[in-house]
Amino acid sequence: MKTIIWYQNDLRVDDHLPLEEALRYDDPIEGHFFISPKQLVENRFGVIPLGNERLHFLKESLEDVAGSLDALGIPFFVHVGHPLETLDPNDRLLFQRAVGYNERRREEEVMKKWKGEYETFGGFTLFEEDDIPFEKMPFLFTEFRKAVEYDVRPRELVSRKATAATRDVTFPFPFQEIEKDPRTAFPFKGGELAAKRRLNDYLSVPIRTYKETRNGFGVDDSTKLSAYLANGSLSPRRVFFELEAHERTHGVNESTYWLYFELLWREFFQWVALEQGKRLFRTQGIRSKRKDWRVDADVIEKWRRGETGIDFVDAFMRELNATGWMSNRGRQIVANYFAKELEQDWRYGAAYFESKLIDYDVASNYGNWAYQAGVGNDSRNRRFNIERQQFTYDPDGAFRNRWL
Ligand SMILES: Cc1cc2nc3c(=O)[nH]c(=O)nc-3n(C[C@H](O)[C@H](O)[C@H](O)COP(=O)(O)OP(=O)(O)OC[C@H]3O[C@@H](n4cnc5c(N)ncnc54)[C@H](O)[C@@H]3O)c2cc1C
Repeated sequence: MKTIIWYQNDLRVDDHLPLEEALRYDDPIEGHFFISPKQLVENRFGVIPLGNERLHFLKESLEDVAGSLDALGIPFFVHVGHPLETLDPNDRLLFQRAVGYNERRREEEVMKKWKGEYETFGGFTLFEEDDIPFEKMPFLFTEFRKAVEYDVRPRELVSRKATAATRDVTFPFPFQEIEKDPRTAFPFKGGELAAKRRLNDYLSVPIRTYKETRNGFGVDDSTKLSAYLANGSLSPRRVFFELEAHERTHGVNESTYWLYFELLWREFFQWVALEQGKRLFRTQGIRSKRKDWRVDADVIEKWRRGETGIDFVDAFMRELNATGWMSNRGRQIVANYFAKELEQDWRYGAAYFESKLIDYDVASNYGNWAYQAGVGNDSRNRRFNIERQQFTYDPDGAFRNRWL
């Protein structure tokens, strides 16, 4: 019998409970990762979910974890298909649970048909289900935050060092190499090593002024940890405990608290997605708010290309198209514009982000999009004044000049 670690959004060896469990047995261990074929073909929103920038970042993340597993004598395989087509259901199966509705459904299919032992683990979220103090998730972030921020603590870390070696991973489909756009605000590689380096660098100096810079568009204006958290190259617990260690040495300030505050936004959307399941993707959202959304192919295409004629929106969209990255401020502005000004079905915008963002995360993306569209976890109907946004966040036009 073998022990199989089914890797999903947990591409690391540090703080990885399935790996630690696998190492307790004497049986040979293998790591497997599956890309669903649906991720590689155009969907009903006219996009390929796993777009090229995402694939590129994913490949780097896979090569990194493959190298670390290799050093432990564990072979790692990447497939396109369903796990049950490849894995032997008589083996022992260990995996970290995902959050997305489709991913959970795939897990349930596997568990139902599995004949051998299997065990599942947490680790994608900061807190564990048993530690969350609600029967029903609060509708508003503030209620969630107040109940957890000082009263719930992440479980302890299980530390393990990644190696510097990588191992080539070849995708069993044509894959186009890309060059990084020198203007990118995300100049980093994928993988656990790059993630740890970024975390250490950010916590060395930029963190001290995070609260003031976080709405900016430059490399160090925000942490850029989202892509590593999304692929699981970094565990949210690791970020939490490193931040706490930083605070012990250098002191707490508003900025260090604010990073925790933002991690709680991530956490909030994860638990909302887990609770809402399929409802997260409905046009009427989790609030069942009916609206006559439009679907104008031409309007949507112009927004995607960054050709709406609204400079600030166009600059952000061109940044996304060229790099697979956009700042949080940019995401809020272009999503709000898409839903509130263009009145297009918000799911077309969300699906476009899904195909492009290297940090795509199902709960954060669909949760934030629904929030901006007025069908998510927000009781107000916010409409951005783009001119005011431009004046506040890009007063000298430097960002627009970079991308237009
Ligand atoms: C329309 C829209 C779509 C989004 N799609 C995604 C997505 O697919 N994946 C994703 O990770 N984030 C998404 N976000 C949230 C946010 O924009 C990114 O997490 C953030 O810009 C990442 O940059 P950073 O790591 O430098 O963030 P920082 O400002 O450094 O924040 C630290 C961490 O906190 C978390 N965080 C911060 N803001 C949010 C937020 N609003 N929601 C959830 N988590 C947050 C992230 O994990 C982030 O890495 C989206 C936001 C909007 C408005």
